Amino acid sequence: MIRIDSVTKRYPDGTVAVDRLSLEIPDRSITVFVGPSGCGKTTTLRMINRMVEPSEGRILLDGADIQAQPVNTLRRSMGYVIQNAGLFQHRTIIDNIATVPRLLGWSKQRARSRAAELMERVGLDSALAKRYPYQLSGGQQQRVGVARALAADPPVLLMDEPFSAVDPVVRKGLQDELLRIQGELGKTIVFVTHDIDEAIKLGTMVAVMRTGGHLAQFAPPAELLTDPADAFVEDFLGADRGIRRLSFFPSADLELQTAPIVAIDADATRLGARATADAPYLLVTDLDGRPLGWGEPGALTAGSIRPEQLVSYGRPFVPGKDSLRAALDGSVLSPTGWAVAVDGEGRAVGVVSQQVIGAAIRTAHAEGRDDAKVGG
Ligand SMILES: Nc1ncnc2c1ncn2[C@@H]1O[C@H](COP(=O)(O)OP(=O)(O)OP(=O)(O)O)[C@@H](O)[C@H]1O
Repeated sequence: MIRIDSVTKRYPDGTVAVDRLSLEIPDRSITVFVGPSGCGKTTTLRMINRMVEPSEGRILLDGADIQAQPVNTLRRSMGYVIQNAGLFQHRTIIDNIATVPRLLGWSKQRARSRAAELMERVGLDSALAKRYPYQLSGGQQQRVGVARALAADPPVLLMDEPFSAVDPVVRKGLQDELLRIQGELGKTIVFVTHDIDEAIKLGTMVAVMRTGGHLAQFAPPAELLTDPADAFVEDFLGADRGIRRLSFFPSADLELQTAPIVAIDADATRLGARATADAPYLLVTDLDGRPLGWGEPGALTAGSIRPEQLVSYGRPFVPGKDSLRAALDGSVLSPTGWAVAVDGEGRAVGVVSQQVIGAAIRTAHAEGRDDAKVGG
């Protein structure tokens, strides 16, 4: 665990970049520092590996003051990833990744075989090994940066806006990959970003900082969205706070109806009986059970069902995997107001109305408030 204990950084020109910051960064999880430009995020991160020395206060790693360790030993226990990856342009990808193991005295062969293993872990094709950084896309270069930081298997990973320079689609891929790697390797990751959505997606804990190097709030993302500490945090979280919070509630408990699901080869003359006042539409599936669209029983009664009689079913959700937000989104996108639930193979397993989703949201909010109280 990393403990930041009343740390202040005053640069020689008098700028106070970080002001009496205290917090504990839990082991084997992702802690995100987020805040507007110039609020002291990078300075905080760099104090953890002593690229910047605090003016006051202490930073403890597993209970020991980091000042007591030789800087090189400390940095070896901390991988460091920056925006634009910061790769060595004159070295191949494999040699970039092997840099730290080589510095540690590993043989060339062992360092390269470790590098090859890491390329696979971060999702880089082995065919890229012999290329130079300029021959890779921005997203690929970032993956190399992550692989390089992981090469010597440090327990801590410091990441400074690592995904800020890539487009939103690549960025989402990199974020998902980081979560997967974190799940597999259990590193202690300290991550700096100015993007609150990235912080909420990645963070186990999120430290919101404000200009002047002050800590505005330190909390798990769901708690930030529920209980912003003040107007600054609320404003920084931005719009749709309530909807975004639904991402933290599972959809597994939603009560699904199966009666309105019919296969396309069903006898259309008897479909009327399947619709109820409560569920006036029928979800028509193909012969494998995959949804095709909604139909009104009245419009489907003339012989067999034809696909052109159906309307879009929006975007389905997977109960247990997706959140209440996905279920609500599915119901909003569906012209009938009913969301379609599918299994991992995309087969319809049920449908659920907006009313039922609304009730689940109210219950989740009520329980969430109780949880927050129990948790202090
Ligand atoms: N070497 C330095 N000398 C003087 N002031 C500095 C120095 N480095 C940073 N600062 C100032 O300290 C404050 C915090 O900077 P820092 O880079 O930590 O912020 P940040 O939150 O990471 O910003 P950004 O998101 O823009 O990267 C800023 O006002 C910055 O101008």
